[in-house]
Amino acid sequence: MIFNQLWKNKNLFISRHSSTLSTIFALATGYQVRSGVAIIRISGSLATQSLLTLTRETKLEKFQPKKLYLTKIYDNKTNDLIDQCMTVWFKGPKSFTGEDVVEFHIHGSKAIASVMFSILSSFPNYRLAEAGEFSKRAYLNGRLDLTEAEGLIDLINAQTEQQRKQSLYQMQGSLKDLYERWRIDLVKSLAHSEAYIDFHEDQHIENDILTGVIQKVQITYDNISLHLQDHRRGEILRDGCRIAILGAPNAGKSSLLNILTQKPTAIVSSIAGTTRDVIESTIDLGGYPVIICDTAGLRITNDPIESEGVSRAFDRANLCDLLIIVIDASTLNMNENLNEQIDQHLSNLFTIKSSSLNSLTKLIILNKIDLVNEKSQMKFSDNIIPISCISNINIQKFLSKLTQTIADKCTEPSFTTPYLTNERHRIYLTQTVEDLKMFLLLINNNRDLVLAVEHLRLAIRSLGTITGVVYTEELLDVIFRDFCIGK
Ligand SMILES: Nc1nc2c(ncn2[C@@H]2O[C@H](COP(=O)(O)OP(=O)(O)OP(=O)(O)O)[C@@H](O)[C@H]2O)c(=O)[nH]1
Ligand SMILES: [K+]
Ligand SMILES: [Mg+2]
Repeated sequence: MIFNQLWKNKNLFISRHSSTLSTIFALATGYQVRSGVAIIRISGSLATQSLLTLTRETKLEKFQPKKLYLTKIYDNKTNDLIDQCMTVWFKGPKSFTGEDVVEFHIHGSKAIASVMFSILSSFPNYRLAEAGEFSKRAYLNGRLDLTEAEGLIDLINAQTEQQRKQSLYQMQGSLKDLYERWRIDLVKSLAHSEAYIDFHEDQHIENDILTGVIQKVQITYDNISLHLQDHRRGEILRDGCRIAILGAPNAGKSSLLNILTQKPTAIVSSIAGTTRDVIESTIDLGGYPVIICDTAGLRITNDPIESEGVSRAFDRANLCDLLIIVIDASTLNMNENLNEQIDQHLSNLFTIKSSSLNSLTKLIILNKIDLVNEKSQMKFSDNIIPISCISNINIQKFLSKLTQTIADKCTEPSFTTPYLTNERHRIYLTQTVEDLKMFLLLINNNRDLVLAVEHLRLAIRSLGTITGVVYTEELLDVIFRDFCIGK
């Protein structure tokens, strides 16, 4: 019975459709570029009015849903022909927003869009859509959950192949499936716990029921904890892998940046201390997004500007997921133990300013190998690569090693084992495991059962906030404000 009540509650949250909302419109194809075709999308209970008025048709039956029609559209005040275009409509709830949706596929001209907008604005209860408003309505009408909506905006923003995959899977429900499975398991456990509390004293309810609950909650707790120990894989892929190039002055850091960006992004010169500011570039390495920065050569200096550059280099490095350390190979003694010399070099660099860079993943580049004669004797560990930026030696090997390191950090996206992709998920999942931990602690120690169950309820609420089974207006504002207008 309790279980049924919970399900009823769930449905209350899901059915949020309201017909009193304005009908909204926007250019779905973006406002920036001239294009062959532009799509004006209209959604709401009055959407089909625009279809009839602009095409001068009287019967909606003239247009079957989901079918494209070549039509002429007219200004309803002046009777002027506006454009010849394709039109299509979708009958709610079988549309993106769940409402009636009309689309005009006009020629991609500013002039046409502008007449259309002024006509649509004059219709009663029509207004321009806000950013993300179509998607927000889709969510409110149960067409998308919040993780799917987030996947959608990430897909629109995707710059690289792996980002495309990850966001597409998320838009298709990879995270929703996972989180809803966990939430529903917990809801069942909650129902059983409540039944036990309500009836165990006066009715025949087996103690086993509680043992079962503890086992199930423990499994969900373990699964979510494991999911959280992800080394931020999904987030790094979504936001870009941040890499800093660090090293002593003149090691060839800027030369390496220019190889990675394939253009003269940073000034290269034989003067030590050339680079001062952090120089940031975004690149695509094997489908993975990378935000790479060149930095000032690390040394103790009396020049206040260079010294500020060194501070900025350390500050930036602390925010990164991976460091590329460039060492001038010609400064090493090839006849001595190289690994020891490299360790010493690193420790000298990192003590210039107190920092916590030791725990970060590093790729060590021995640059200027063209200046070294005794190459045959060199033996290095796997993360050390000798290269020459000038003579193009081993650059391909370096690029594949770098790509592999980034791929290891992000992992190839998969539908069945998705990683969380943003801080919002992490916050609520962390709250979920904390409450589950309290539940298990209290119940395992035969402490206050009612209090324990309260923690279980909170855990369910946190999980539900990720998918949007539970929501607040503030939460929706935060999520949908990052969307573009027309989506
Ligand atoms: N022989 C040789 N010279 C190189 C190589 N890579 C870079 N150089 C030279 O080394 C000098 C310094 O290169 P940069 O790329 O400016 O070095 P940097 O580490 O950015 O220097 P700072 O910004 O001053 O710290 C330049 O004269 C480059 O042409 C290489 O592989 N071999
Ligand atoms: K230099
Ligand atoms: Mg430089």
